[in-house]
Amino acid sequence: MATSLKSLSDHSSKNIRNVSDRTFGIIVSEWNEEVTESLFSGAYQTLLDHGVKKENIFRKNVPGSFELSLASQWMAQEEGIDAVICLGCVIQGETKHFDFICDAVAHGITNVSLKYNKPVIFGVLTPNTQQQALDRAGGKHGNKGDEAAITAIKMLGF
Ligand SMILES: Nc1c(NC[C@H](O)[C@H](O)[C@H](O)CO)[nH]c(=O)[nH]c1=O
Ligand SMILES: CC(=O)[C@@H](O)COP(=O)(O)O
Repeated sequence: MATSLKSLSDHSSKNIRNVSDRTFGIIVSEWNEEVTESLFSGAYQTLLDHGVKKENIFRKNVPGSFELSLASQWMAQEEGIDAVICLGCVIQGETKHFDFICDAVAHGITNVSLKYNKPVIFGVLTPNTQQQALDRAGGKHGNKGDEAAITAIKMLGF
């Protein structure tokens, strides 16, 4: 479903279990930080709103979204981490670089989740424009950080 038809911040309460004793890693890409900081704020507050303790949320930064895969592996291998949320924003430029990054990070994050048998959430925006990104990072289409946090919580209730 196109995001324009559904707010990223709307979600059902299905499969939301008590996560007050669970731990979450959040990895934030520094590229397009105006957007990614909004994604982090959304994810962080959503976790708190669902009972996650501040001391059980561990944040790490990476230079760009391409580095999310390796960083998520470093986090997922930690026994004390139950789920990893990856946040980034890759904006289409003039070349095919966008395609390579998006493809690499989508596959990379998926591989980490399967390797470590843990939720590793793809909270990466892949817009054509800065405005599309802002619309999905606390704007008119909600916040993908909210969506990523809810997804992590729901997967832990699987
Ligand atoms: N153009 C964007 C990038 N580019 C940087 C890469 O993610 C990576 O850090 C670099 O290729 C070195 O490995 N990253 C984003 O997250 N968003 C962009 O729009
Ligand atoms: C997604 C990117 O790396 C992009 O911002 C780079 O821009 P360009 O494709 O114009 O070099």
